[in-house]
Amino acid sequence: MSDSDSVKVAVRVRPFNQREKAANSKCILSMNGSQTVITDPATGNTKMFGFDQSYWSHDGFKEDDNGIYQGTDSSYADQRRVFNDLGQGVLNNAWAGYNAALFAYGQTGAGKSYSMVGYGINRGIVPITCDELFTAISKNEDKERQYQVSFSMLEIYNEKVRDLLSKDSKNLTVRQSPKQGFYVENLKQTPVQNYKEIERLMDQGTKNRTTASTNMNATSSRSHMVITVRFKQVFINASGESTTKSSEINLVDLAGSERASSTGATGDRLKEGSAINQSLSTLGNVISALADNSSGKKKVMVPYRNSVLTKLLQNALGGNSKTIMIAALSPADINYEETLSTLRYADRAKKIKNNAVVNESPTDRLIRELKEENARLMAKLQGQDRGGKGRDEELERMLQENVRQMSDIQMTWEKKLEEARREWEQSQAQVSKEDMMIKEHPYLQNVNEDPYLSGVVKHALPPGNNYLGNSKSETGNSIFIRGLGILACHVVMSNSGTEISIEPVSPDAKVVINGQQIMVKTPLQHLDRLMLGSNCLFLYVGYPADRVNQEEMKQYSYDFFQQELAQSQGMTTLLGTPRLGEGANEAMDKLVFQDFVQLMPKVDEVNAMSKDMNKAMTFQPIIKNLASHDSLGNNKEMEVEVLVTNTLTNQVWMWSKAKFINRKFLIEELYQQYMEEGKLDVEQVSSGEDVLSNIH
Ligand SMILES: Nc1ncnc2c1ncn2[C@@H]1O[C@H](COP(=O)(O)OP(=O)(O)OP(=O)(O)O)[C@@H](O)[C@H]1O
Repeated sequence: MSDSDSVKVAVRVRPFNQREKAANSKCILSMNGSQTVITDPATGNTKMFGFDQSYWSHDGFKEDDNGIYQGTDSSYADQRRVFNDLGQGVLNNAWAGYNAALFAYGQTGAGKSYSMVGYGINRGIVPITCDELFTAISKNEDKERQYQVSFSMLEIYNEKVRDLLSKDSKNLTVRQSPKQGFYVENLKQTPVQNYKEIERLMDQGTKNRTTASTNMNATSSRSHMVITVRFKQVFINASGESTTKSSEINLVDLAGSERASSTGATGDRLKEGSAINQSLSTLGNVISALADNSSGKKKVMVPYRNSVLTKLLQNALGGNSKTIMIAALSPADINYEETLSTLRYADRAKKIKNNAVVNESPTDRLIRELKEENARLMAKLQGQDRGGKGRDEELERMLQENVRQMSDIQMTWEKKLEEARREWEQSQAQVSKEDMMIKEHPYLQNVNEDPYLSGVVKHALPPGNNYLGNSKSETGNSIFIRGLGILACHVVMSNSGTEISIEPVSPDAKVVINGQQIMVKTPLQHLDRLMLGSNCLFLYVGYPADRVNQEEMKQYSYDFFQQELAQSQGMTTLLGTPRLGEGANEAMDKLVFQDFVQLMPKVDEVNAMSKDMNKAMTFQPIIKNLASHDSLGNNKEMEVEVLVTNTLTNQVWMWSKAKFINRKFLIEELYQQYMEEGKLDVEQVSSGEDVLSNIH
């Protein structure tokens, strides 16, 4: 059975965030039924788009006593409504044996994770879908049917694939097989029996993602996360023959889209070469090609092979899958260009036609086909042996994969569950031990730029000396943290049983408390903010007796940390204290302040990378006046820029904010290569690709 249908597209607008509120942002979006209208704040011109769904989640709601966002107005779309419209369809398709895919697109902070995974009790589509799947399974009393659900979670960063459920941080390889298409070799697929197990796996994956992002000095918003739920129904007839109906559900939280569009406006051509961007820009090209093909305008080649993401999503885009895209939108005028580009992207995606088929076949046939394939591969390899040319590695690998699949089908589901249970018990024991330590002792809690990854990693500080550093081999280290500027042994945190102090282990170990760098042993207070090295942020949570008010902790977000750091660098005096009634001017000050606050940690990171790679380059954020002061002395127009200095030649350059962000991607890539290989690629450097040497 085959079913040709278009990709379903929904858009959703979120509330203003703190930054947008502080800048007195105006809402530039309105929705009416399935239509979305965007207004250009500069001209007042409007553009209208029609989608399968337009979700208004900007206002018209309140937080109830349990923390659930409840609509106070019927126009408000809550998490349940989004699930009912989109997630339920995914589930229905999975039951029918179709592959399904749902991916979230949009600029960083536009609400992709909120819609896909959700925050706390406001669960998003992925958890609700998984929960509902098991609820439906438990209600189904058909004795002739066996259900098999497995779960995998991976991350694509810089064209490399990492298994988020594996302790091993090795990169995995994407392979292609004639039957399966593209797949990730050795990706862990954990069998699951209930929703709780999925929840635990998602927690584990999120924790791994958080640690990996600081280790690689990469913000999670630059990576794509792919969750795959495989749902198999095995029907056994009266004579004992079985038929398998299977569905692969891909749930994809894409990297922030701004890298693919707006910063390109600076004409910084180096940007295009960045691998960090490759998957997302190829996704755009694949969508455009598919849209052109299905509109019959022209026939073009679809460039699936140009990126890891599009290889893995080949089925979801124009193939055997029922696919939904949700585009997350920021309501704020300052994001007009980005939001318009997201709407255009979503508009193109609507045109893609898929051809989903029910994946159903007798289990015996699956095994017979694999056996036939096995015999064919063996014969080929033997032919090569006889020819004396040596075995083709690719053929050999295909044979191994074939054997693996065969044993996977033949291994009973009970045995797979048993294996998974053993692993679960082991990790559960570890989790309980960590939870106990956190309950009894003071601890450090991570703070991440991506709110979804904040508060995920916790390090307990039991009585005695706790050494923290980036080297596992340093015998003294009990807490292992990696990140820019973290030394092999960085600090010692001493817990006397009633008091905790922190002390840098060497003068090079950067330790900042509540915005102030410290050089000597300093006592810590409950909820102090710590920055270790250039970008490792932690909230210190004191002894159990200090933790009376759990709500207090919420205010110490990433933005809070950065504002505190900016203020300690004299930012408020730099801008002047806004006076009441200044209106637009006050908002302008705030906007520049926000820009500065956003840029500052990024500049710190680039400085640290430059230092590590022994580059004589320093970077400094500055505020540039574009126009003179008015008669009252108010700053009329200001902009944040980055001053770049070559400390050997004393040459200086000014980079715009967009140019700096562009270049930072490339510097990160260079740094990652440096960290992995311990050196820089000489060819790349001499060909002028090295952005730190080739500055202009
Ligand atoms: N519909 C919504 N209702 C209420 N709050 C929302 C909504 N959508 C997003 N938010 C809030 O906006 C912030 C940013 O959202 P989110 O983390 O989902 O963005 P993102 O697009 O996933 O960003 P990133 O690319 O960094 O992962 C979060 O604090 C989230 O709670």
